[in-house]
Amino acid sequence: MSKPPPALQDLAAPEGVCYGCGCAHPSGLHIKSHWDADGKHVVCTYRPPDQFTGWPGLVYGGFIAMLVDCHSNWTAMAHHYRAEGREPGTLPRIDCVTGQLNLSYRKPTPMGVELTLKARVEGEVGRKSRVICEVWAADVLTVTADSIFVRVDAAQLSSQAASRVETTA
Ligand SMILES: CCCCCCCC/C=C\CCCCCCCC(=O)SCCNC(=O)CCNC(=O)[C@H](O)C(C)(C)COP(=O)(O)OP(=O)(O)OC[C@H]1O[C@@H](n2cnc3c(N)ncnc32)[C@H](O)[C@@H]1OP(=O)(O)O
Repeated sequence: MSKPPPALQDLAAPEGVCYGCGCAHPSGLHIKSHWDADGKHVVCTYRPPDQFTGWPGLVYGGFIAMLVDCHSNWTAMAHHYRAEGREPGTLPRIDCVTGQLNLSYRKPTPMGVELTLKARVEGEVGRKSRVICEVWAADVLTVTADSIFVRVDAAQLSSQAASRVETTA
């Protein structure tokens, strides 16, 4: 079988340490996002491990929010690269953070099933992107999300956060 193409995370942030999507996190989820063949959506498949059960037999909702958060953020970043006519992995890097994460849990999401997340950018204003994400368990749409991601200078954001911690310590 042929090797799958590298994911957006592998291309654009192989050193990433995010718990959900960081390639270099030692024990994180390592989710992988790819442009779909239709060129309009970004997709991710993931089978939640047993410890992320919520209600018996069902996936813990907060865990689904983690998957949606990272995958939607990568959808926003992929969209920015494309809008600039650049491949993910080219410099300068593009980084976004979550501004708002809004999930609607429409049907129970069963454990023991591979989930498919399918996301797209629905609108962009300045640095803000609205990302719509669907979570499918086989052919059942269990969760929809309508969230906002804001483009940032990641180095500046990290140093601001660090200086706030120092001044409040
Ligand atoms: C050291 C270098 C780095 C190394 C990197 C290694 C590799 C890493 C690679 C890959 C990582 C991928 C990781 C994925 C992680 C998953 C996602 C997360 O967990 S992210 C964490 C949770 N989110 C936050 O902590 C944001 C906290 N918020 C903020 O810091 C600020 O509010 C921020 C940056 C979002 C905006 O602040 P402003 O000062 O830059 O800009 P302003 O002027 O306030 O906003 C710009 C526009 O955005 C709107 N906006 C701001 N915040 C909003 C919000 N919460 N909701 C909606 N709109 C918002 C504003 O209204 C404004 O819009 P108008 O231009 O007026 O139309």
